[in-house]
Amino acid sequence: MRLAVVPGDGIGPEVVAEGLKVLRAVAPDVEATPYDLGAARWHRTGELLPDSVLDELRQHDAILLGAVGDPGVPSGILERGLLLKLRFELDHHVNLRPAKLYDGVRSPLARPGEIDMLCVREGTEGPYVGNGGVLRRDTPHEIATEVSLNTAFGVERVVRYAFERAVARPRKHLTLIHKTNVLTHAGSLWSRTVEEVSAEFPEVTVAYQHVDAATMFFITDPSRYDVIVTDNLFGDIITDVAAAVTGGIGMAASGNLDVSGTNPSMFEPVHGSAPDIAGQGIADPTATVLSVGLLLDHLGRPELAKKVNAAVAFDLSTRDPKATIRTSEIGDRLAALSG
Ligand SMILES: NC(=O)C1=CN([C@@H]2O[C@H](COP(=O)(O)OP(=O)(O)OC[C@H]3O[C@@H](n4cnc5c(N)ncnc54)[C@H](O)[C@@H]3O)[C@@H](O)[C@H]2O)C=CC1
Ligand SMILES: CC(C)CC(=O)C(=O)O
Ligand SMILES: [Mg+2]
Repeated sequence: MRLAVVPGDGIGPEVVAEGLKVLRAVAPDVEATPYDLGAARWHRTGELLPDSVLDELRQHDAILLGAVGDPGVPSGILERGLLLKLRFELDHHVNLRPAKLYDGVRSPLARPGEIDMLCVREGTEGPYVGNGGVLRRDTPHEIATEVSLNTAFGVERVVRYAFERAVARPRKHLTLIHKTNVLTHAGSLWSRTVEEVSAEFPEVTVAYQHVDAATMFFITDPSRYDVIVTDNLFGDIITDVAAAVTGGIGMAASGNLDVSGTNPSMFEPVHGSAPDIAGQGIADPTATVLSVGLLLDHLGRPELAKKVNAAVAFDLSTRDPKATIRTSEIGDRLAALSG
């Protein structure tokens, strides 16, 4: 397995080191090539993601990424110029984000077993495409736009993927989350697409919720969700809420998938570079390890993914919730349990 590794910034390198530890324990054949991308390279050279590096990344089976973002770099430079560029250039149109409450993990309201959802977030469109601009900058009459792009092609492929995932799960239930009562143009495209594709999946029951109500139900009644399909911005926001009710952002995994298989898919924790705790060795690497599980599943090695997920489930069921997290200790434990 040829793996490109982009540790990135802040806690990224800390959690990626543990993810690799676990990956090597279950898949000794992994050939990992590190790529120095992120704040340090930008400071040194002004580069974010040179074309030559992008070409090299394309030659791998998958990418494991930590996080990007640094307080010493203006906001958006790394996020847009590196992370979103990777997702867009590699056509990562499905951003897959499971959220499950494991035994032994404390949630503000729910009990273990009550939350097991899979968020299918669109990854290459919506308000993240950079379609906008600024007029009359730095005047009292400044105007800033950030236009959401939604194409029939892009919406259809992510909705179809969500139905395929839903039909393969026991509950076979899909919820579209949007804001169709206000964002009527994009909302209509999403609603019509869900309705059209649903005809091919008669076993799947379909629900709809406005995103504001959905954030409330994530807290008060998360068990109602099975598979969720939503746009890029709503998916970004609701998956942080889902993380909070399933034990915290340090446990939330994700995969950025090019479902067609043309480009390598990229796996990363949902969280960012967490500058407030970087360098202290206290970041929870569980999200990265679970992302390694998604990576193995995606590369057709489900038996190895099961080992990783079982190790995490066991570790979480036996963790002392009051003990301070030590990043490398958790990685050591998960590697030993997986191998
Ligand atoms: N995929 C990516 O690379 C992402 C990058 N970012 C970037 O990261 C930087 C920080 O963003 P924030 O909004 O603060 O989000 P964040 O996810 O980095 O941190 C939010 C809070 O969660 C905590 N946290 C995050 N990961 C944790 C872990 N593994 N273990 C324990 N605690 C953890 C942090 O300490 C912080 O208090 C920004 O530059 C942002 O743009 C944010 C989200 C995703
Ligand atoms: C920094 C953003 C571009 C990414 C993000 O917050 C996410 O994908 O969850
Ligand atoms: Mg986010």
